[in-house]
Amino acid sequence: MTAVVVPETSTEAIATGRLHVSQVLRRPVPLIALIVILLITVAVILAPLIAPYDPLAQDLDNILAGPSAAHLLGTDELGRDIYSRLLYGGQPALLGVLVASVVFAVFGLILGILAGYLGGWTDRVIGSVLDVLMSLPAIVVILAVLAIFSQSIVAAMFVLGLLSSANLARVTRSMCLALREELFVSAATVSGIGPVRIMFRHVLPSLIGLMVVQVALFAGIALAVQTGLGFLGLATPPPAPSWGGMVGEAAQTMSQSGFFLFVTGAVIAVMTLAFGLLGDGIRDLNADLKGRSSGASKILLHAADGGQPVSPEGIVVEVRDYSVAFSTPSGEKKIVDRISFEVERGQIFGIVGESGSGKTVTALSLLGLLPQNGTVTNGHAWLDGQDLATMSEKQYERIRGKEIGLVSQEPMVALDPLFTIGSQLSEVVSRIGDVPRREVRATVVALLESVKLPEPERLMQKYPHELSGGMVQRVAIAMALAGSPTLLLADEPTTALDVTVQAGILDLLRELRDSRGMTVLLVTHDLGVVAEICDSAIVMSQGRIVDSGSIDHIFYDSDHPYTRALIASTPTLEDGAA
Ligand SMILES: Nc1ncnc2c1ncn2[C@@H]1O[C@H](COP(=O)(O)OP(=O)(O)OP(=O)(O)O)[C@@H](O)[C@H]1O
Repeated sequence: MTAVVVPETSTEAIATGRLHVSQVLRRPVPLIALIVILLITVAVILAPLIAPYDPLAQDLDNILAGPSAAHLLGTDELGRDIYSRLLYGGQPALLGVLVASVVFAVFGLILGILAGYLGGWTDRVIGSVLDVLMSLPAIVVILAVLAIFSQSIVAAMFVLGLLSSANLARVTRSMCLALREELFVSAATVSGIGPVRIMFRHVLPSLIGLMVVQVALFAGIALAVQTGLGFLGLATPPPAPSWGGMVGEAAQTMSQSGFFLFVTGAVIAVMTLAFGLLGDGIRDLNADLKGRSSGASKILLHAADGGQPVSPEGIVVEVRDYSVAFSTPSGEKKIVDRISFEVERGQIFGIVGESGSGKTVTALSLLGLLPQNGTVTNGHAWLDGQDLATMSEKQYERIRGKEIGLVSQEPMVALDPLFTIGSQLSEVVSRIGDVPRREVRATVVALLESVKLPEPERLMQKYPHELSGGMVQRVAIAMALAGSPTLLLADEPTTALDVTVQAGILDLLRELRDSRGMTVLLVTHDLGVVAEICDSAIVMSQGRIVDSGSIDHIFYDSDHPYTRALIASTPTLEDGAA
């Protein structure tokens, strides 16, 4: 056997910010904001090279002049070139923002991680320090620092970063408390990995997304505070230029030249806005990524000898010697144990078994959606000849929704309560279905009609909570059909519904199979459902297949005691009548 490691933890992908170009282009605002920040920063750094004038050079014959070829942004009350002063004035401003942001990030993260991860007395001591930091009146402390350190903006911004880091530390601490409970952290501890390594290797990467957002938002605040101090004449003593100081000067001459105030205020406003939009945008991108890749599996595959599908024509899914295990604090737990089965194209194939038999884990692993601590430890699973067991997260992203659709037991979790049915389906249709913009609406209507929902146009205006359970499940099925998948994976699709609605959903699945030639893999604990709709099935118990075959075989020929017991425990109409 060959050991193949496919490293692909989604949290790391998020943390390290590995984004697809398409994801960035779909949300261009943070990218534009970043470009604006970089352009202004580079211009400010290059001030000695690109500024046309000495920022202190006066021309008293040419005061408060408007923009001209000689002075791009005009001149101030002493005839100094505003463009050159803005470039030089940005240096203390951006240096201050840099100092404040670095102090904010470093102290916030370190204090938060130590408190959240180590807990105990460390948490209590750090908690007290944070309480003190948060209770200090920031502006008074900053004024004192400016007085002591002869108006040093660096010292003032250091203190601002330190005092504000208490907020970041609190957020980081709460995240760490949650992360500490994650099984992958427990598993690392059980494997003998020390706390420092766990913090840097497992905890810190998960916090980077949060930190980038917080730092970007804080940078905007730091810039506003710094320009406020400059405006009050408390930082960067004149005549040296500073953005805040220039706003102060412009305000005094506002009645003679509104343009001077406009242009200095505009630069500060654009920069502050860009920091805010960058932070918000990264938060949205992060949320997108998490949503898309939550729970992606880390696959350690011991490939079986001769890893090639041997599927005869007409076999869509072939699973061979397939095992899944979870790492838990008490060691590795084998959940699926060397199962093998084949599903023919156009079949409705049941995976049935009692609770905890490993049905859902089997289904989720085929979708690459195992929990963090889950691993495919053996075997192969082919979908139309593609080996799912060796797929990277990127490859999975290409087939999820397009080649495999998922309908879950809890349809509500597939839908966002904040958006209408129409907007959610439209998003999925344009993203997965590759449908041109002008055809999206018609495609959504057609999808809703195909799952037998009446008045699709009206339904599109509604929110999930306005629909019944059966309707929500139909919407979830419509969503799963958006990419016209080859295989529809339905995990207990009727369990949460009442009996009459269940029958309707089963009829719908059968009709969809007939009309679309789709293959359905149905996970259920209910043999009644299997009898009603499936062509063949496997019966699972404790992670193994104990029986398999056509429905007739399972119900009439099987003499396996587990199958017989399952059949005996399935309620019948006669039972209900008794
Ligand atoms: N992240 C996990 N870590 C450890 N064990 C897990 C994890 N997820 C599931 N299990 C265990 O795997 C076993 C199989 O779970 P699975 O969800 O596949 O059962 P099931 O047959 O679908 O039953 P049910 O219908 O009750 O979900 C259970 O014993 C469950 O406790």
